[in-house]
Amino acid sequence: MLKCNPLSRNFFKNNSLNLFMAVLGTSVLSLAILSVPQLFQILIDYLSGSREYSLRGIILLTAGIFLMEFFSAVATYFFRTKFSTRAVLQYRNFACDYLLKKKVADFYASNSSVYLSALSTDLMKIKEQFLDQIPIITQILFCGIGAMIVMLRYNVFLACMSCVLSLIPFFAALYSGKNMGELEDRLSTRNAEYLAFLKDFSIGFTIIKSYKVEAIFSKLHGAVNEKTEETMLKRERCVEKVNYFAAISGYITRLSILFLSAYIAFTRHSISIGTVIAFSQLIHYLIDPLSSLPSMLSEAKAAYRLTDKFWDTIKREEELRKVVGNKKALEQQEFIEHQSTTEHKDRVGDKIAIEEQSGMAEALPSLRGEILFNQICFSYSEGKEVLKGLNLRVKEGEKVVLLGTSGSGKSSILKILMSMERAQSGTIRIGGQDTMDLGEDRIFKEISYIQQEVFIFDGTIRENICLFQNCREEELQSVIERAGLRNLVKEKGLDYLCGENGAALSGGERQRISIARSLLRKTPILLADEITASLDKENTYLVLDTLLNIENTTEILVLHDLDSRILSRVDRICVLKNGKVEEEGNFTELLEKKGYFYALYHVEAE
Ligand SMILES: Nc1ncnc2c1ncn2[C@@H]1O[C@H](COP(=O)(O)OP(=O)(O)OP(=O)(O)O)[C@@H](O)[C@H]1O
Repeated sequence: MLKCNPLSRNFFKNNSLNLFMAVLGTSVLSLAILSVPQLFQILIDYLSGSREYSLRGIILLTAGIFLMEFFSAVATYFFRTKFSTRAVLQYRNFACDYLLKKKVADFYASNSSVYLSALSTDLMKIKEQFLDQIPIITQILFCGIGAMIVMLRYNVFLACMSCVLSLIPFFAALYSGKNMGELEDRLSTRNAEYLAFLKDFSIGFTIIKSYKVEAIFSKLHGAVNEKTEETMLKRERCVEKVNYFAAISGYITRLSILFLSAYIAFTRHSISIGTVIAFSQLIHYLIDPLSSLPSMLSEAKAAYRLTDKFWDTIKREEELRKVVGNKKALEQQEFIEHQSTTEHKDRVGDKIAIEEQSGMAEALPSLRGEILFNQICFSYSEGKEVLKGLNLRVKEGEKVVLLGTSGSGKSSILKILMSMERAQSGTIRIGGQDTMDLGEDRIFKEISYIQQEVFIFDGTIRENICLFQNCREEELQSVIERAGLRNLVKEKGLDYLCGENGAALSGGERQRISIARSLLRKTPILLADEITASLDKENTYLVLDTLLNIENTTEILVLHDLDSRILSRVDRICVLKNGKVEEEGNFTELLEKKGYFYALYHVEAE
């Protein structure tokens, strides 16, 4: 029995009528198909001199069968295609909405090619081998059962013999198709790997060309391609083997029945020549279901398993994350329990207050107040601590710059603040509220996070700034002005197509669009992680200048470029070393201190 998962339930939701009509159509079609051998028998017996039937009756019967076949075939085609296309549409919509609800870290726990392959190649296989096959399998079953009944009516002995002999192709198909499910699974994994390669290939094409590594990539492609094709070949061979066994055994059965019925007709005269012809036709409808059903069913089952596989993958990441999250939460709880009881009480009080407000996220006031990192310890893997008891306070409205050598943990701090990573111990509070209690949704709503890698959708400038939503014209013009996009918009217009990932824009323009996006959201907190890394000095200055001019916003900027024009304008500079803030102060203070910042600044200047 078919066990639906929440994904595959979408195949049948609001779609049962289409499926029912398609199955009804195929059932009527089976009746029409089964009438044909009987028509042959009547016609041949009439031509051999039997006066049981009239020519007028035969003509009327022929016309009736033809009409029945025509209308049921049209209905089947219409409803079958309607059923399968709606099923695919609903499945994809559900999967997309489900993925959109996932946490960022959960989404990226799988390679994106898993999603691509599940919703393209795998889904097409499910459509062809499962959804489209449901009415066909019903038709085959109907024809098989109907053929048996008609045969029994003609001659019980021959019908029983046909039934027994038809078991040969049935077992042959069953035996030869036993690996089908496993091969289908393996092929799906290979397809996902191939898609992952293609994704790297297309995104990294410029790098491949500029580093002249075409030959290596050609080799890598060859290897991945070969692996995929090898599995495909195994699957094809399995299908061929099933078909071959079915054909050979079916041929033996058909011949046996023909000889047997002809023998009975000529020696015992208990059946007519017309019946022999009818039997030779009807046996097809008995052999075909028995020989093709096992392979069709195993193919359909294997294809259906792909939905289970996809569902398990997207669920498993969440479950895993929950387990890891719970473990980390437990560790964190233990850590907190070591802290003073007063603080603990405050925390519980806060938690209850937040819980009381849960479900009212929309109505909550925006996150204001200072950001406080308290004793944050964090590592990606055991034994490699990135942050070692980091303390950092960013007051409301402050513009703070994080500096440090490569790998000192600057980006990690922002990721932990965004709840994209979870610290093993310590707390982060925004306006007194623990970010662990706030949840990812609220944090993403209140904090703009601009990263070095800007993603530009393949749409217009307007769509990319407003992210496909309607936004007020004055607001749009204001952010365009503040993000320094005036010249670009004046020259190209808001409906200018940016190209795939902004291929038709410069690096600075792409980055300004991402700033305009953030400005439009008017969040109280803005984080920027090395957003000017790919820009020249002048553009870097212009982009950062835009950020520093935003009022009423707390900003944490991770910078690489130590430009005094920017550093002298920010409220505070925090320099990281050994997983902690080594030094902090304004630009002049830190220079006068002649400490770690001074050394970094002069190394950069040289
Ligand atoms: N997803 C990850 N998995 C494992 N280790 C990671 C991951 N991301 C970063 N790291 C490691 O954690 C350390 C801190 O990385 P992080 O990106 O926070 O540093 P950073 O100061 O921002 O560096 P940079 O200036 O080079 O961007 C580095 O040693 C890095 O290799």
